[in-house]
Amino acid sequence: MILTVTPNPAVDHTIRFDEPLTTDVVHRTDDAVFTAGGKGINVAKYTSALGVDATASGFLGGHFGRLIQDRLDAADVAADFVPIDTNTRLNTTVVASDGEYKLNHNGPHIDADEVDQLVSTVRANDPETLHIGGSLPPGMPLSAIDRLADAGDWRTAIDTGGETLTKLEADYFICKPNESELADATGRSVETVDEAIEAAEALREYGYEYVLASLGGDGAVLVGPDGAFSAPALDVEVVDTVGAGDALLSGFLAGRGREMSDVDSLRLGVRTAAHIVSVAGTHSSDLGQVLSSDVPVEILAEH
Ligand SMILES: Nc1ncnc2c1ncn2[C@@H]1O[C@H](COP(=O)(O)OP(=O)(O)OP(=O)(O)O)[C@@H](O)[C@H]1O
Ligand SMILES: O=P(O)(O)OC[C@@]1(O)O[C@H](CO)[C@@H](O)[C@@H]1O
Repeated sequence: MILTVTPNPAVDHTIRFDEPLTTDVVHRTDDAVFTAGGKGINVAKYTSALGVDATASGFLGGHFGRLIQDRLDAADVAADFVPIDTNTRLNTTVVASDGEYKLNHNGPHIDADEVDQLVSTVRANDPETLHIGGSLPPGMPLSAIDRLADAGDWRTAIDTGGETLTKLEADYFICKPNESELADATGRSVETVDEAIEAAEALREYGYEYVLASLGGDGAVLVGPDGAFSAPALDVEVVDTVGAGDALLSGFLAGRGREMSDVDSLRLGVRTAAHIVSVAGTHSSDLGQVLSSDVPVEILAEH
């Protein structure tokens, strides 16, 4: 079972305009979706849709917290959240003709007692794989991530931002930086696939068995005990990229959970990400179809 922890969940508001954004103008559109989000929640939605037993956890509160819980219930995604008194955040992605604008709120304050409750919730679920994803809400220290990773006998996947990846102290199964997070974490230039592989190899030294780096439209690289592999992205029509990195990691985790090889798990990750960038927001209702997809994903063994 995969338990995902989202310390800072969000309702994702994804709103689209056909024109570029300008100041002092009221832009209007009919095209807006609200989805249950935050990186761990996305991973629970996606891995469930890929046939893996998954439960979402973290902190939820207020109206937006209820909306997230309702959406997870409707999608049949198991959930075990620590309730908080303050309101879960709303994040907005504006997709306009001049690009994507990502506007994220810092989220509600979390106190030490709530962190203790989260550790107990994770222990009670006793997953095979723990996934911890997204930003830390104000008040939650980075050491809480190591505490969650070390609280039991599970392997931990982490996606908590570039600057945190070299500061964590526990041993981790996998981390999933994107290009800029990989550059931030290692202080290296990450402009090419070769540079991404070198940086991912350097990051592995900090205690990650695998580094799965997402490179946007340039695909992904996986560096692990059996070497380095790269996969180009699939050529799909991109609606928006909200949750694309979560989809890549979910496909990889679901593949490993289904006892696939590393490269086939990477292929499933790339197919899952291609599906998610081609739908609005993080809708996962049709995601199961990628399990039977025969769209080829070319994998290059790099070393
Ligand atoms: N333009 C694109 N075309 C096809 N696939 C894409 C495109 N952009 C992203 N992807 C797929 O999604 C994966 C993750 O993308 P990206 O590196 O943008 O993640 P991210 O920055 O973590 O995204 P987010 O934070 O929005 O979840 C890529 O490895 C790729 O497989
Ligand atoms: O502010 P954070 O926690 O870093 O990122 C949160 C977030 O932008 O990431 C997900 C996409 O990966 C969205 O569902 C969500 O709104």
